[in-house]
Amino acid sequence: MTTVYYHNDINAEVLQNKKVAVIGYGSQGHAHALNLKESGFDVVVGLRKGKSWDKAEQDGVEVKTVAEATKAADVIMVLLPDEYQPQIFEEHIKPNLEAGNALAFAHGFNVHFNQVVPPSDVDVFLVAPKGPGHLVRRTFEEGAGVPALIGIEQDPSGQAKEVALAYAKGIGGGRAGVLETTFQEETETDLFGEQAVLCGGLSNLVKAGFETLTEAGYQPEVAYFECLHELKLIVDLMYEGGLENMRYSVSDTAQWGDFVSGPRVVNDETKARMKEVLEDIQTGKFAKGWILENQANRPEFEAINNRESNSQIEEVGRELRKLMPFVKGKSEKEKEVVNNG
Ligand SMILES: NC(=O)C1=CN([C@@H]2O[C@H](COP(=O)(O)OP(=O)(O)OC[C@H]3O[C@@H](n4cnc5c(N)ncnc54)[C@H](OP(=O)(O)O)[C@@H]3O)[C@@H](O)[C@H]2O)C=CC1
Ligand SMILES: CC[C@](O)(C(C)=O)C(=O)O
Ligand SMILES: [Mg+2]
Ligand SMILES: [Mg+2]
Repeated sequence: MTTVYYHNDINAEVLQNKKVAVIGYGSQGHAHALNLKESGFDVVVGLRKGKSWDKAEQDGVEVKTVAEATKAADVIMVLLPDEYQPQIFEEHIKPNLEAGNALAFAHGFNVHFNQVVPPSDVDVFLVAPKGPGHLVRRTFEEGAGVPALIGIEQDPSGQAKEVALAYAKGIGGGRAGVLETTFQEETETDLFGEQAVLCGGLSNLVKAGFETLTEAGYQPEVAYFECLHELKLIVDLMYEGGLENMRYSVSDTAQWGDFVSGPRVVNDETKARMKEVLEDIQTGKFAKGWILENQANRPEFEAINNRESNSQIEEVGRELRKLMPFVKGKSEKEKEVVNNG
């Protein structure tokens, strides 16, 4: 079995006398900056003037421009959207890096696909939490953490791994486990996971189930509860004890249905499509398409996003959640709308 580093295995002293710049204050950025600060590290956030700048200041974090924060820091963690990183790196980060600095990422996309090419005299490492940023923050506040991967791309100082582990500990990763990987493995598995299973696979499975029921004449509200709302309750059981814990808790009728009907829906054909998805990631075809989509100002991204927001399952869900006080107000999107007026 691979080595898993936990909180008490990691000596974080190497970061004690260093300044960490967290560039970006979005989903991951706010979580890294606040968790590191509360773990006792010296943090500055790098931003442009605007929404995130105001939020970071309200949260009591030191904020500077990207260039100034880079210049002031020893470790620079880039938590900008992947698609904007190459340009901001060239214009504001690279000119302010010094030999001996460490440049860090939470996802290997730009380094692995050569969109960001760091100078050879800086350390380059990855601390990639295996979970959404808002949960990196929420679990930390609850005294827990989200597992994280570390990976080393360049190590002129000879200290990159020690610093990466200390950083991972600082954001709470050590409470759940830190594993070593490479930029290639993190990039390819992360893209595959989000496309085939966690985001793309799951949202399409949910929609297909909802549509199958509503097209057969069942009430949309019943279909929503069955195919979307209850998913969290089932996934919680898997999270806590694997598939066997979920199967222990559901009825034997559900478990038999899982065994005999599950493979009728997700089967060798699905796996063949998954292999195609993986191949497009490995060959760089997916990355090329995403880079071109951004260069064209994201026409397809915006069109699909609008269509999805207005779909029946989303409209039904919005109405139903209003009647569930324990769900209402939990969504990170809703909180952002409330906080920004
Ligand atoms: N989302 C997640 O949970 C995960 C993300 N990652 C990785 O983490 C990285 C960050 O992703 P994520 O947290 O989702 O990003 P977000 O989109 O949530 O955050 C973007 C942040 O970047 C700032 N920003 C955007 N453009 C500029 C600019 N030109 N100059 C200065 N600041 C700018 C935004 O500020 P403003 O308000 O001014 O726009 C905002 O604070 C990516 O590499 C991603 O792959 C890895 C694991 C999970
Ligand atoms: C699953 C999506 C993710 O990879 C993540 C939260 O880990 C992302 O890029 O946001
Ligand atoms: Mg991920
Ligand atoms: Mg990802």
